[in-house]
Amino acid sequence: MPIAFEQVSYSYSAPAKKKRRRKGDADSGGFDALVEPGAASVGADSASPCAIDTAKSDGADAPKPLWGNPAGKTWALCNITFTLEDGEFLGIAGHTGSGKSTLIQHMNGLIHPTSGRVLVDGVDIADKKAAAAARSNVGVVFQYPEHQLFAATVYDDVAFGPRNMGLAASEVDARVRESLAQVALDFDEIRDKSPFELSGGQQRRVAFAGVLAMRPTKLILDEPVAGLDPAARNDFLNLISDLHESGLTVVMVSHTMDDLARYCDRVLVLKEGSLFTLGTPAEVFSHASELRDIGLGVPSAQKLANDLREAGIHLNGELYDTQSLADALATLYRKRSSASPDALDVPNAQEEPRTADAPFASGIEGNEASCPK
Ligand SMILES: Nc1ncnc2c1ncn2[C@@H]1O[C@H](COP(=O)(O)OP(=O)(O)OP(=O)(O)O)[C@@H](O)[C@H]1O
Repeated sequence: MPIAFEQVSYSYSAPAKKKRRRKGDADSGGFDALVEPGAASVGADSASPCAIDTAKSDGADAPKPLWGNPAGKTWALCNITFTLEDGEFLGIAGHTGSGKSTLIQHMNGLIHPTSGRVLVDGVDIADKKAAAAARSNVGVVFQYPEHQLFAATVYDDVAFGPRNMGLAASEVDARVRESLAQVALDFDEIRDKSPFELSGGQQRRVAFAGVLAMRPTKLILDEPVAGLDPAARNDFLNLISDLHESGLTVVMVSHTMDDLARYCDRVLVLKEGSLFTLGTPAEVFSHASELRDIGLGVPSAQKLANDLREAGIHLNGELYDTQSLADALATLYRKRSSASPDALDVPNAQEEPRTADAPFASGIEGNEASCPK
């Protein structure tokens, strides 16, 4: 059940407006392009909706670039095209306000594109029924999910979703037990406790369990370890990794590049609402300076590996963590010292020339932005 974004743009000041279903419309679910009538400039140039907003230029002739909020800068997302594949672990990075939370809210139809489409399994989730189906398959865990706990007991909180689905009490019970086990909480010990007498980390696990009890096939996590201490962070990341290993597709928004490098199959980077780049962690993090220009770092071992390459130490273009970097340097040391005992005194940049980097932030099909630069 892949989720495909097709030229998705979103404006908080011109949210999608549902249109009446027309007979005979198939995969669009019967909806027109989702454009608010008031957003004249959007409709005026639907092929490049983010380029220019003359209607919001306060009457002045000069058009304003469009991105973000507040007024006059309208687009939170601009022309996003990519596909979330089944079973992958996708990381989402970007500076503050780049559109990460807005992007993930499109994945289960919580919000709909102002223009463009989101297809789940080929079906446009602008359609109400398709969005409802997507919602039962795609579990979203927002930042600080423990703030949304509300029931008198842990059991009732986790059971809320399954009960809402109209499931039989025995099925609800089975799901509560299973999902509490998935987040490593002891059912008998915790079931009758108030969520509010638990530690912050336990509360977050309960909130996670409530989403897992819906048995989603995809788990979308918005900064899932924000605010946790180092031990709890680690536990949580391992939990998320285990859920992925068990078959769930995972999307994780994070500001921590080490976490993205360690866990993700691919990383999508947003810049001012546009897709800046999308690739494996090795591909993305080999471009430290471009990332630095948009306010992002790279994992610390990778930064050192990039610096060493710049200094003429030949390292493969792979992704390094501390251990693998140490291993690679040790191998290089052994190789060179056995060839010539003096070879390591001065690194020789000419000896093994650095291969040219692949072009960066280009060639992402459908994302060549007609967007503001
Ligand atoms: N409810 C809203 N109404 C109007 N504008 C909004 C709303 N929510 C977000 N925005 C604007 O949309 C843009 C993208 O916001 P979003 O929250 O998606 O960014 P983000 O990358 O998740 O940020 P952060 O890293 O700070 O969580 C920002 O300019 C933000 O100010």
